[in-house]
This record gives sequence, structure tokens and C-alpha cells, in this order.
Amino acid sequence: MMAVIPVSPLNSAKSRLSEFLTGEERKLLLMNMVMDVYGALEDLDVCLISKDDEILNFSKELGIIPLKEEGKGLNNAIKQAIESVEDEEVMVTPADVPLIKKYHIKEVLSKSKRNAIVISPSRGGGTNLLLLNPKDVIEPRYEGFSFLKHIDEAKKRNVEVIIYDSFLISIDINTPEDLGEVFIHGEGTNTYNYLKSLGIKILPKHSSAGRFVIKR
Ligand SMILES: Nc1nc2c(ncn2[C@@H]2O[C@H](COP(=O)(O)OP(=O)(O)OP(=O)(O)O)[C@@H](O)[C@H]2O)c(=O)[nH]1
Ligand SMILES: C[C@H](OP(=O)(O)O)C(=O)O
Repeated sequence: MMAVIPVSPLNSAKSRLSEFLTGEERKLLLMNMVMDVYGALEDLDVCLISKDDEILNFSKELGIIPLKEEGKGLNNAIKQAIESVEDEEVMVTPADVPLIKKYHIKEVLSKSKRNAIVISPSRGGGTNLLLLNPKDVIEPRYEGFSFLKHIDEAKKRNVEVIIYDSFLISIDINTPEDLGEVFIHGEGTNTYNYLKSLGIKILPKHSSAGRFVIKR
């Protein structure tokens, strides 16, 4: 089993946080999230695919296998990683799911079956964990409502779908509002400690415009 972490270039990562965090801060946030995701995966072989040499060097220092991305876009990056590893099974976990834990991975692995996928939704319909057994059982269809796209793809190919439904895995960090979730549920993670070090604070808000007031 090989776990694959795809990472976009550091200078364009997490653009939806750009009004709230500087470029350098978004880069450090991403590195801290990679550490948290790797913390959950570290009993497996783990590779990280990116075009960005800085994140590749960083991942190598952590003990992750760096893979230099050649094509364009997330789906092509994942296909490249799948083709280049020798393992028969692959698990894809994005870099922006910092609340994922080792026990999740254990449970996901225990559910894995031949000719099946194990999939965890993100809030908003994305895919925050995808285990492919075998690795070419379906093609990656990230972006948009990829949770539904992956299920559709599996049904078309007569592949069993095992949904691993986890609140903590469903939280991916894209917007300032998502940072609020890290403050509530992420104590002890690198991501939480990094955000705290920036002086970010959250307060509850009772409004249709969101549930948190996020301040620095
Ligand atoms: N290797 C690789 N990873 C990608 C690419 N696009 C997105 N990712 C990664 O895929 C995961 C989900 O990405 P998104 O949240 O859609 O994109 P993002 O670039 O992190 O953030 P936004 O700029 O806010 O869209 C994250 O781990 C990204 O780093 C890509 O083109 N190549
Ligand atoms: C790539 C996308 O991630 P999101 O933009 O939902 O974080 C997805 O999970 O399909």
C-alpha cells in the first residue's frame, strides 16, 4: 500500500486564504498540514507529488518519498503517482486534511477489499480520502463534487463502494471559516499550533454568513 499526498505549488497554494494569510504564512500552513497528514500515515509508505522543489525537499526530510510532478492538474498528478509506484493498492489523501488520525487509517485499511474503493467525503462534496484496491480500479476524478464522481465511476465499473464517513476527515482547509474548525477540533496538531502562533483567534457567530468570527 502506498499513500499519495498531492501538493500544489507553494506559491499558489490555498489561494482562498489569501485575504487572511500572507503567501509565506500559507506556505508554512501547508507544511504544517503535510506534517499532520504524514503523522497519520507514517506506518505506510508515503509519497508526495508536486511540481514544487521546496515542498519535495521538505517532504524528503520528513521521510516521505518525493515525486516530481510532470503533467498539469491534480488528476494527472495522481495518475502519475499511481503509475510510478509498484504497490498494488494506493490511498490518496490531500495535504489539507490536518485533523486525520492514525486510527482512521487503521479503520480504512481494515475495510479495504479487492475490486473496491474506500472513500471519505469532504464537507462540500469533495474527496478527502480515496483508497483504490487495486490502484487502477477507477480513474481519479477530483475537482467539483468529486465524492459523487468517484462513486459514479465505481458504479459504472461494477466496483464496490465503501464509504468511510468521518467528521474529522471531512474538514479540509480552504477558507478562513475552515480555520475555525481547526481551533475547535485540532488541539495538539501542528496546524493548530502554527495558527495559534500567528495570533489568530476565533469567536462564535450566530449568523447566516458563517459560524465564526476569525480575528488576528
Ligand atoms: N500535485 C498537485 N496537487 C494539487 C494540484 N492542485 C491541487 N492539489 C492538491 O490537492 C489538494 C486539494 O487542493 P485544493 O484545495 O483544490 O487546491 P489548493 O491549491 O490547495 O487551494 P486553492 O488555491 O484554495 O484552490 C491539496 O492537497 C492541494 O495541494 C495540482 O495541480 N498538483
Ligand atoms: C480537489 C477537491 O478538493 P476541494 O477543492 O474540495 O478541497 C476534491 O476533493 O475533489
